[in-house]
Amino acid sequence: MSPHSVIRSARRLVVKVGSSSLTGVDGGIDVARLVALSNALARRHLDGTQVVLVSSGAIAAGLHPLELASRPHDLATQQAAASVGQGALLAAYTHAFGLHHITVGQVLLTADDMTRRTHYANARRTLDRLLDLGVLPIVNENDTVATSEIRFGDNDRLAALVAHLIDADALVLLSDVDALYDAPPHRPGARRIPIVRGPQDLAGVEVGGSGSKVGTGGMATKLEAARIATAAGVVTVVTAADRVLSVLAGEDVGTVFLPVGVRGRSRRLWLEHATTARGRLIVDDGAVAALVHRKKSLLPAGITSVEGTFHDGDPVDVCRPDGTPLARGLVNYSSSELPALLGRSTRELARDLGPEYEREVIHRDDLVLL
Ligand SMILES: Nc1ncnc2c1ncn2[C@@H]1O[C@H](COP(=O)(O)OP(=O)(O)O)[C@@H](O)[C@H]1O
Ligand SMILES: N[C@@H](CCC(=O)OP(=O)(O)O)C(=O)O
Repeated sequence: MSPHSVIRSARRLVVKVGSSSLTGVDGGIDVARLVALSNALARRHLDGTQVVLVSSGAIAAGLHPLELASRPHDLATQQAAASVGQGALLAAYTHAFGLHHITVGQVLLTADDMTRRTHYANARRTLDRLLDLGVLPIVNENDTVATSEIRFGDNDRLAALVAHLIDADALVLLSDVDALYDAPPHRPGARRIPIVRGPQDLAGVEVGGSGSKVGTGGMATKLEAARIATAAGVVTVVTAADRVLSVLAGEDVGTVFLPVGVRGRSRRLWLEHATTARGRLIVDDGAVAALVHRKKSLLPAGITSVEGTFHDGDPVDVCRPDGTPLARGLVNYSSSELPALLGRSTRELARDLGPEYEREVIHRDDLVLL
């Protein structure tokens, strides 16, 4: 099967559209482009494919009602614009898909939803249920509540994580550029890269930032998204929004990234890619060996120092004695509790402080080696 035909035959598909493909010259939402995209996705949905749309554009849609000339730089104004714009965006999609008698559902996610076990399971259940009910979910980052530390900021990575979360067959990233080029596309002589089989095909490729006033990540975040999705076994295509019909038909457009990993719904991939560590635990050589070679959980006895401020359940990096990160995991203690426990055995801690102190600092199931 050709890599593009995977898109044609996919039964579960995540399609992400960037702000730059939904906005007109004035920076506001271009309804004609939104409707054209919705028509293409509606056709596919009505053919029986489960489609999830990850749509940017909330901030762009909020510019005009708030009389802002361009995308604001400060987080509070971005959040205010997203608050106004997300409603308008969903209203436009509800209308556009409604013309095809398709019901849409809004799903707003934060980075925390990608890491905490209960949130992750909850997000997955909701998306599965929406799809079972024949709804077309429309996902965006929950911009109005995300703080700068826990923000995704771009929807490319979010789309890759959603593709992994729902075990999609393919991920399509729609932008204002028709493919990945070996240099920023406005550069004379820049050439389209039709297929990426692995990291070796990206050697020497030069990526720049966003070419539009409203987009955020440029090509770099799309490559990162492709890396996450393909590591989870999901075929990924980058192309322009106006090629959506061609890409869904399996035509050779854009850049296709072949899977390098196996399919599966492992939460650990999320841990690695979706989280920002809130602190660092420096461990001794014995703990390094236990984590790397014996696949053990991290216990207080092997930790030599604690850095940062974090709560029970937060992501932290586990670092070697020289400070280089070794693993990322969800910690079972806060940064105020941990220092008193360092270097002590769990048996001793349970005896002196109570049975709840027998728990590991990071359980193996909540740990991924970097
Ligand atoms: N090597 C490259 N190949 C293709 N596009 C590139 C490259 N380097 C930078 N870009 C820019 O990335 C832009 C797409 O990113 P962005 O504006 O963030 O889109 P979106 O809003 O769709 O996420 C393109 O318009 C292009 O100018
Ligand atoms: N959540 C933001 C998306 C951020 C953004 O601009 O992303 P993108 O256009 O995909 O680079 C919004 O809806 O405005």
